[in-house]
Amino acid sequence: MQYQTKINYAPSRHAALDSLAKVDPAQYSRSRNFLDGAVTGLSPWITHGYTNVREATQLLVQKYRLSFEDKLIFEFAWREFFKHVHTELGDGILRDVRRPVWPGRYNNQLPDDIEEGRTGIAAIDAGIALLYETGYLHNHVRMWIASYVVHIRKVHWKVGADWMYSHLLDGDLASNHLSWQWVAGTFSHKPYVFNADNVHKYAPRWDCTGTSIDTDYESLDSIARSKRDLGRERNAPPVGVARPACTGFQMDLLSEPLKRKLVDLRQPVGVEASCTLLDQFKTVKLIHPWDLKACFDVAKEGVLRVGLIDCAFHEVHPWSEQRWAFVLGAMETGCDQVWIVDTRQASHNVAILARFTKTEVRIELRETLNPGYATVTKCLPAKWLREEKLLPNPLRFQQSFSRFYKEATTMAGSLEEALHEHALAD
Ligand SMILES: Cc1cc2nc3c(=O)[nH]c(=O)nc-3n(C[C@H](O)[C@H](O)[C@H](O)COP(=O)(O)OP(=O)(O)OC[C@H]3O[C@@H](n4cnc5c(N)ncnc54)[C@H](O)[C@@H]3O)c2cc1C
Repeated sequence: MQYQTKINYAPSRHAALDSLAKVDPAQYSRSRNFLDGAVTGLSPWITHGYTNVREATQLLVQKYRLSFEDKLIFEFAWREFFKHVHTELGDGILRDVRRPVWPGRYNNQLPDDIEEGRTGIAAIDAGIALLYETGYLHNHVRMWIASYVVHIRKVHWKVGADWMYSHLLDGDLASNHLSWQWVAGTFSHKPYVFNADNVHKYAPRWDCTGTSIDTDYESLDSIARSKRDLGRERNAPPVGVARPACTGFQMDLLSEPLKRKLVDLRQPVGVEASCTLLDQFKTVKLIHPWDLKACFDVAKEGVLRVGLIDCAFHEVHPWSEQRWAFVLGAMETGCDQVWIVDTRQASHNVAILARFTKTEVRIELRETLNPGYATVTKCLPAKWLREEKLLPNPLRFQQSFSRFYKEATTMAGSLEEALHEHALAD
């Protein structure tokens, strides 16, 4: 009874561009809300920078007439809106942006039946099974799961957001955690609730009649605003699916070829070895996990391409094995070395910085908001490269998507102008 045709998320730029070539914006806008609709499936590639929304739009306008009115451009802009909010609030996106919709304490642990996809609600259980199997979920399923977890089972949104993030191939702190907050009502004006009729309309194969969500919106809204935890369904299946392991960075995630490229900057010997080699190069291009397109650029003389892993980030935000393979696969193909750092090792990092500063080499790194990676200049004297965006970033903080979109599109003028003139305007 599954919906998704399994997309092969191969760690290659070719696969990303292949997927992009199949996108049909008109069909997308007609059907995107349906589980079997023509969604793009691009998010894992976009999140990890195999491509980005700017490049995707550039390629699409060569085939289709598109403008700011198009649904797909609108949805691309949601991603940029969440980044806009992340830039403004920083780690604040990981805490309630507004007051929760009821004043009590949400559960701080995910119940076993949710973790194992045996709640007895077909849309939730099938969604969780898909999440574990593929690392990808349709937007509607993400909304249903988040709403169920927070409002029907009274689990704190952050617990759910961390759990979903760790299993997604496209897990993105801004899009994921702020979407959970939007569903929870801490980043919107009301809780998002859904019922069995809504599932029937968009995913008719997942029958939820007779379950606790088979009721009207008014009742669901008042459940969301009360302390009621409805628990699992009475006739829920006893057995569900096993939750795949998620881990921080570990050496055994590396393939044999990658192990040979490894330089561990957490050790003084690693620092010395890399600095000695650097004399042969003009530029070091550091490639973090959200900039993987750079692994597939044509190699330039005098440029050393280095994959970068910060253990500090991954300890707080662990990933599934398939996500690690999706990221490390690109580094294996396109990097000459992989450097491991730990941005928490303050005094050691001062020493690394001092040693690298003595070399003549220019070190470049693409901007990122991911914690740890965002502070890597504390250990490496790197120059930031601007992140490629579709829309100019409004100068003032815009708290709602509609205001953000209005402001950014007014600044840009038209989609064409956004692509030509506002290339790196912010
Ligand atoms: C609870 C919840 C958690 C989410 N977590 C993530 C996440 O970790 N990473 C992530 O990239 N998206 C997340 N989203 C947003 C959205 O669900 C996914 O981007 C989308 O489903 C990805 O599938 P697609 O590429 O087929 O999307 P399409 O519908 O084909 O959209 C094309 C692209 O537009 C962007 N996009 C579309 N909708 C959104 C949206 N609502 N918010 C932000 N960007 C959007 C994405 O880059 C996407 O790849 C989340 C949404 C919810 C409700």
